[in-house]
Amino acid sequence: MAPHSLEPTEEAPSYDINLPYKPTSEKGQLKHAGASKYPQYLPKWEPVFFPPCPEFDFLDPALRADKDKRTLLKDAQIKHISPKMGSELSGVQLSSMSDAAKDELALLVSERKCVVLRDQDFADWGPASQQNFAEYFGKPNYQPVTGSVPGFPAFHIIHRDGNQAEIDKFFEHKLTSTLWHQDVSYERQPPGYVILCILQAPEVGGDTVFASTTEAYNRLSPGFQSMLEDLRATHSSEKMCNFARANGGLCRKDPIRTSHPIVRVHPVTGEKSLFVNGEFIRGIDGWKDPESDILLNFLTDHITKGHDFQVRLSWEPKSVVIFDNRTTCHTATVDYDARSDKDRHMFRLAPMAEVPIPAKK
Ligand SMILES: O=C(O)CCC(=O)C(=O)O
Ligand SMILES: [Fe+2]
Repeated sequence: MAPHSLEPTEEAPSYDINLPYKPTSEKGQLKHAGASKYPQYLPKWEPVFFPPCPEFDFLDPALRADKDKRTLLKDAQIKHISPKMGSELSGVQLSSMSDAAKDELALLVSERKCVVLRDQDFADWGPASQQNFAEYFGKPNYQPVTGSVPGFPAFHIIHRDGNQAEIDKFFEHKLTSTLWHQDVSYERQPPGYVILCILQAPEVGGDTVFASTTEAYNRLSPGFQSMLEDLRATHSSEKMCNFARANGGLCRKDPIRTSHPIVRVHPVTGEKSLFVNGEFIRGIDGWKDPESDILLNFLTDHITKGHDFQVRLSWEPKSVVIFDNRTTCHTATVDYDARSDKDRHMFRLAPMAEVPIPAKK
C-alpha cells in the first residue's frame, strides 16, 4: 500500500515545549546557565551529521533473565504504583548491578511498563558510563534536532531554562502542553527501554505521565482488535526536521519515514499493544486522510483518557525512570513557572530495539 504523502510544513510544532532545538535565550546564552548544577549537560548542537541507522540484530536482555528475578530481588524491593503499570524499585543502585540484575531489570520494565528508581547516583556517573549502561539495553539512538552532550550524541537533553516567554508564546496557541508520544517511533527499530534521568527539577510540577498501550489494547472488543491487527501506519520525522530547519535549528539526520504495525507484540511478554502516537504518525497506510484521522484520533483519545491505566511520576532529585517505549505512551507536563531559579533539566538515553513485531504476519 502507498505510504502517506508528506507536505513540507512550517506550521507550529507538534513539539514538546520542554525540548529546545536551538539555544533559546538571546545570543545563545541560557538564562540560568551559570546556575546549572550540571553545566556539562546543557544542550549543545554539534554540527555532526548522522547517516541512517542500518538494520541491526537485537536480542532483548529480558529474554536472558531469571523469571523470578532472584539476583535483582536479593537486595531490592518492588512497590507497585498502580495495578496496571508502574513500579518503584528501591534498595539497589544501578551502579552496582551485575549483568544478571540488568537482565532482570529489563524483565521488570517489560512487565510493569515503567520503573522508578529513587536516590540513585546515576546522574553523577559522567556521560561515558551512562552511555555504556544504556548500551546494555540496545543500540544508541542519535536524535536529529535536540541538543546533546558534546562527544556523546546519544544524549537527548530536556531543558527548560528559565525562558518563560517561550512558554507564554506557546500557550498563545495551545490549550495544553501535553503531547503524548512514543520516542523516536519513526526509526525502523524504535527505542525499547528508555532511560530518563533528572538533573534538576522544579520544586513542584513537571511530572511525566505514562499510559499502558497494552491495557488500552486489551480494553477494545475482539472485533475491533482484529481490525486493528491488519493495519499499519506511517511514522515520520519529517515534520520535526522541517520545523527545526524552518526555525533556525539543525536537523542532523535525513528525515525518516517508516511503516509500523498498529498492534505490536512484545518480544518478552508476548503482550499486544497499540503503537500509535500523536507526534510522528502521518496516517494509516492505504486509508484516506479523513478515515485515518478519525481512527487515530479515537485511539489517541482512548489511550490518553484512560486514567485507569496510567501513572503520573514526579521528579524528586536523584530519580531515574526506565520505561518500555514499546508498550507505553508518555507526555511531559509543563505546569511550573519557568521563571523560578530551578531549571527543569534531564537527559534521555533511548537505546533502539527490535523491528516492531506485527500481531498478524
Ligand atoms: O520531559 C519529560 O518529562 C519527558 C520528555 C520526553 O518525553 C522526551 O523528551 O521524549
Ligand atoms: Fe518522550
